[in-house]
Amino acid sequence: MMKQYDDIIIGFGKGGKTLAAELARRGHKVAMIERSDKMYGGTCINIGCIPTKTLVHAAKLAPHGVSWTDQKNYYAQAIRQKEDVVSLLRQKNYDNLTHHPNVTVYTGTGSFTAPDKVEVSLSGREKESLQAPRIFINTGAESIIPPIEGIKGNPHVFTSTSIMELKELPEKLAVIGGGYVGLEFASMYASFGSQVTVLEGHADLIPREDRDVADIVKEVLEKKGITFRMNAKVQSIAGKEIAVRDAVSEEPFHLEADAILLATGRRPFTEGLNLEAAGVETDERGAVKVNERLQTTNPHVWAIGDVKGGLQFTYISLDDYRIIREDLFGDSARSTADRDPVGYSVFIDPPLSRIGLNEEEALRKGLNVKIGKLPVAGIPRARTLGETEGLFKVVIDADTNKIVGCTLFGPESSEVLNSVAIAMKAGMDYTFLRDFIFTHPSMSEALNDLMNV
Ligand SMILES: Cc1cc2nc3c(=O)[nH]c(=O)nc-3n(C[C@H](O)[C@H](O)[C@H](O)COP(=O)(O)OP(=O)(O)OC[C@H]3O[C@@H](n4cnc5c(N)ncnc54)[C@H](O)[C@@H]3O)c2cc1C
Ligand SMILES: NC(=O)c1ccc[n+]([C@@H]2O[C@H](COP(=O)([O-])OP(=O)(O)OC[C@H]3O[C@@H](n4cnc5c(N)ncnc54)[C@H](O)[C@@H]3O)[C@@H](O)[C@H]2O)c1
Repeated sequence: MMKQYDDIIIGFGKGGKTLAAELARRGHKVAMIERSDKMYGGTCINIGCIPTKTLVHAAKLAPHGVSWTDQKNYYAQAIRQKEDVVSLLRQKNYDNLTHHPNVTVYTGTGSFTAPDKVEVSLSGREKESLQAPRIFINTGAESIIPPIEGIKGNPHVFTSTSIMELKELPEKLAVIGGGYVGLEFASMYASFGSQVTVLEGHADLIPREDRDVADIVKEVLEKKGITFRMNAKVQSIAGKEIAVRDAVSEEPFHLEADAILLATGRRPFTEGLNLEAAGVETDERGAVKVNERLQTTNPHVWAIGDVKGGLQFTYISLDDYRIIREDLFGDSARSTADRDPVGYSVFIDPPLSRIGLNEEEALRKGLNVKIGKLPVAGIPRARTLGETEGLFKVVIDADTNKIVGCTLFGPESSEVLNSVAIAMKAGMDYTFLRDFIFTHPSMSEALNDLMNV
């Protein structure tokens, strides 16, 4: 029998679960469909931000100069702690929705059968048919598995999800891909005590950043013991052996690793959704096509988060929820068009955080720029923390006095960046931060000096 709802949400991601609670609070009858009982709360809680940042923190505190057995024991304990944090949050996320009388959580895979109908395949052969005038797709993204021979069935090859289940610290770790996931895991495992090699296919590390910043990041990570092989084209993997070719010199080389992490990107996940039945189109990258208010090509179906392509961050999924909330219940003033600039942090040690344009991008745009640079070693708080590596850099439009971009590589940069973001969003001149009264000693107070250009 067809079950009627006001709203169906497919996927328990950040935006979807927040929207479910909001709709339920407003008296809507909501169905939330999640395909896995290990994924209530979505990627961030279970296999993304929260477990990685729990491990990044534990890695920072890892003992050094101790035996390999002690390092392994410490790592195993960190994995257990991570599991505790994740299961607590997963349960909390589940309870938050199931405790609401207006929400029904279905644990099964959702698939469209018509523009307003979704079938849920529950465990076993059971199915439920649901119908609603509004449907929201929040199915996230999946790891891209590169077409390299020897990956399938190889117990030494991992994705970011499966490596966090690995209970034994790998002595040697090879990371294929030097993006967000690659660098965060490389930095974390190096801190736990693994010997890490990053194999990056591109000629430059973090190509989106200014070269002066990228060079310092590379130098700091190399000091941690990480080896970088750029232009690295992995040819095949056999057990622990990786056959690589240098794309420039054409030289082949081999590498042995106890664990091999695939960190070659994530793409929108729409498998099994049967989008055609709903008239929902995808683009050439497989992302669900949306307009500025996140409506798909079917105006009664919306897409939220990673599944719609673009920036893959939890806070983007959350902001997608705000756009939809305002569209359904507010003045529809919010849209994806007024979102920029959006900041980000890569949680290496120390973290790398950035918002807006970098120097190279600003120059390419023909802006007349003033550049402020501050070595982290010159910041009193960095001294008290004993973490003096890194560089802060700001790009100011000399004609308007506005901050057009800021890159912070140093301790607590993921926090400090938010102050810069607020100043930028509020349209303040750079002098606002130059003359702002910050607490002392704090990393934020370095913005006084950074902006003193
Ligand atoms: C290792 C890692 C670290 C990260 N670290 C950060 C970070 O520090 N900060 C940050 O902001 N972002 C980080 N991200 C990115 C962030 O996790 C994602 O951008 C965010 O979680 C995406 O959320 P979402 O709302 O799109 O959906 P998701 O949270 O991905 O939820 C989608 C859900 O849909 C379910 N689903 C899929 N198909 C179906 C179906 N047909 N039927 C039913 N259910 C289905 C999935 O099981 C999943 O639970 C990280 C990602 C990874 C992989
Ligand atoms: N701190 C955070 O906010 C955070 C942390 C982790 C992940 N994420 C999100 O997850 C997404 C996915 O991260 P990711 O690091 O997997 O993707 P990414 O796109 O950031 O990086 C992938 C890297 O792999 C390289 N690559 C691709 N194919 C390769 C191959 N065959 N051999 C060698 N190198 C290859 C690319 O050149 C690129 O540098 C990110 O876009 C990000 O939004 C965010």
